[in-house]
Amino acid sequence: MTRQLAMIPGDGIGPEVVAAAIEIIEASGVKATWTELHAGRAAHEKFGDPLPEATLEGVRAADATLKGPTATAKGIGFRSVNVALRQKLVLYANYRPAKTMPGILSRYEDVDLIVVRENTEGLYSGLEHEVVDGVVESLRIISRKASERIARFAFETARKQKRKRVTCVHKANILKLSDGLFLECCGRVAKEFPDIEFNDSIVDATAMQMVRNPQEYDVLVMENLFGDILSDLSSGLVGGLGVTPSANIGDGIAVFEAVHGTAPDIAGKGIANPTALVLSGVLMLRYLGEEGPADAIEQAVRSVILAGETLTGDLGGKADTAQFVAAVIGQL
Ligand SMILES: NC(=O)C1=CN([C@@H]2O[C@H](COP(=O)(O)OP(=O)(O)OC[C@H]3O[C@@H](n4cnc5c(N)ncnc54)[C@H](O)[C@@H]3O)[C@@H](O)[C@H]2O)C=CC1
Ligand SMILES: O=C(O)CCC(=O)C(=O)O
Ligand SMILES: [Mg+2]
Repeated sequence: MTRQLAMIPGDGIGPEVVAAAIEIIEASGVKATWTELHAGRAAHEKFGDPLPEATLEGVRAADATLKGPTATAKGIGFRSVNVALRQKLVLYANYRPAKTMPGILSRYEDVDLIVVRENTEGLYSGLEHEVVDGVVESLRIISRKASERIARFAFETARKQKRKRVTCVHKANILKLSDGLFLECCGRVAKEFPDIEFNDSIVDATAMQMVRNPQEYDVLVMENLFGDILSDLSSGLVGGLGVTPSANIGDGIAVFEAVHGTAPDIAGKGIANPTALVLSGVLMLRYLGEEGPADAIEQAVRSVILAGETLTGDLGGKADTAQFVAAVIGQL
C-alpha cells in the first residue's frame, strides 16, 4: 500500500534532519508519496503566515506527518506554531519515550520511561493579558475532558506496551483546583485499568527522583508545561535531545517530530544528529502498521550507534549528518 505522507521541513536544523529521516525511510522500502507543507519562521517569511491553512489541511489529509522543529521567538513575534498545530488539530497526546541506547555514553543504564504530556491546554492555552501596567496574567486551563482524555491515552499506552505502572505527575498540593482536578481525573480513569498500577508524584520531587533514580519510572502522565520540562529532562537521561523521538497524536491524525528544537547554534552546518527524527519516523511507521520497516530502521540505528564509529558531535563523535545517514542505510 502506498502511504500518503506529509512532511514539514521547519526551521534551523529542521530541513537537514527531515531530509535525513526521509532518505532512511525510503531506503527501508516503505512505499510513500510525500507532500511538502510549510510552517514556522520560513513559512512566515514566505507566506506571511507561520501556519498557513493549507498546512493544516495537508496534515488532516495525510495518513501521517513528519515535522521538523519550528522556531518561536522569545517574547515578541508570532505564537508557537507547535502549540497552534496541536490545539487546532486536537493532537491531544504528546508521547515522548526515553530509553537507554547501548553505545551512547550517559550517566544512567536501563532507563525506559515514557512521558505522556497533555498537549492542548495548561499554561500553553495562550490566554495571556496585561492586567495593569507591570502586571501580566497567564491562564492555566485544566479541564476534566482533556485530563481524562490524556489519562486514558496513558493507560491505553501502558496496556498496549505491557507496562506496569502509570504515575500522575502534578502539583496538587499547591494548585489545588487545577492539578487537583487533573489528579482526580487520572485516579478515576485508573479504575478502568485494574491491570495497571497507578500512583502519583509531586512534580518537583519527581524531577529530583528522575535524576537520582530514573529506572523507577515507567509511564508518566502530566499537564502541558510539566511535560515540556520533564521530557527534555528525560531525554538528557538517555543521551540528549539528539536521540529522543516524539509523537503528537489525536483521533485519526498524527504529527511526528523530535523533542528538540531548531538548534540555531548548529543549523546549516550539516552536523545535526538526525537520530531523534529518524526514531520519530519509526514511531510514525508503527502508527501506520509498518512494523517491518520500523523494526529494520530502529535496528539499523542501534547498530550504528553501538558500533560507535559514525557518531555525530553531540554523542562525542566526528561524523556529519550525511555520514550517519549513509551508515544507517548501509545497515538496512
Ligand atoms: N517541536 C519544535 O518545533 C520545537 C521547537 N523549539 C524551538 O527551537 C528553538 C531553539 O530552542 P532551544 O531552546 O535552543 O532548544 P534546542 O532543542 O533547539 O537546542 C538545545 C541544545 O540541544 C542541541 N540539539 C538539539 N537538537 C539537536 C540535534 N538533533 N543534534 C545535535 N544537537 C542538538 C542544540 O544544538 C542546543 O545546544 C526555539 O525557537 C524554540 O521555540 C524548541 C523545542 C521544540
Ligand atoms: O513551540 C515551541 O517553540 C517549543 C515547543 C517545545 O518546547 C516542545 O515541543 O517540547
Ligand atoms: Mg520542549
